Amino acid sequence: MSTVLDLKGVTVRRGSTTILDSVDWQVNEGERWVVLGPNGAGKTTLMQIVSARMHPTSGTAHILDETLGKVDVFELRPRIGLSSAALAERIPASETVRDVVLTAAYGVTGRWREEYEEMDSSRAQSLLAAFDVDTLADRTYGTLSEGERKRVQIARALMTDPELLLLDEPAAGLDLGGREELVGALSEIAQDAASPVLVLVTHHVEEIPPGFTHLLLLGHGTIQAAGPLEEVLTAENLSAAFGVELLVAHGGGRWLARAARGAARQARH
Ligand SMILES: Nc1ncnc2c1ncn2[C@@H]1O[C@H](COP(=O)(O)OP(=O)(O)OP(=O)(O)O)[C@@H](O)[C@H]1O
Repeated sequence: MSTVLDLKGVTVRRGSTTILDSVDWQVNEGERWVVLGPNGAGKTTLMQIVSARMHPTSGTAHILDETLGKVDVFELRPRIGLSSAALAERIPASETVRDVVLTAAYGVTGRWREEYEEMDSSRAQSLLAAFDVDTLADRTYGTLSEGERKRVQIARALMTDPELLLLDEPAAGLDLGGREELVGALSEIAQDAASPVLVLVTHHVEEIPPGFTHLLLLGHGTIQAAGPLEEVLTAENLSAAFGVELLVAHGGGRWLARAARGAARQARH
């Protein structure tokens, strides 16, 4: 099994703040990881490192058999699909949905005078269809609902046929229906053996799609626990990471978490 990500002692400091502290993390071919942790734990910073958009202050990051600091990041980045709030903000509201996906082939947002091949156009169209937004292809991005935008962003992240797909909080801001549709779509990707290695960042265990295999629990810049999902996603580990006593339930491939004290109060009534 080949290693897709291998982080050793990755530390990120800004001034006197240590954002990531000696993170060791290995991700192998075929795995589907969830990165879970509270606000400010360092999840987005970790995604910045593994998407080759930030260098660690110390430690080493091997990504797709390349080493950060020794590789031309402009050659490495197209091999990594990234969907994040920061990238989404750069998509022009006036861009057509089709072009939002198509322009990823050149790593740009906003179509100018690039020439696209028929193969690119048909790939963009089939990705839009895979996320059930192909009927919106001629609409402008600014007119889409938040749920539709999220699905277009993920289609865009897949446009370059990446070897690694990073999804930073894809369900943030979605209503219940939108979240469930997205979880369903991500579950299909996770269960498709042809999909790239996946890393999904979230705050909520309810957003973990069936088919994800591993979990990294991050708290205050350090790894609290990492490994196979069912071994790591325990009430004890989750309570330690979020600093609140939590109960965890698992059924039908999905996860639930709630405060232990609230549950105890309910049980008394
Ligand atoms: N350039 C910076 N200078 C100083 N502190 C920073 C910088 N960038 C991030 N931080 C801090 O590092 C911590 C981790 O930030 P990060 O965005 O990685 O966390 P996160 O787990 O993604 O949080 P959230 O779940 O709220 O999105 C936060 O406390 C943040 O304020």
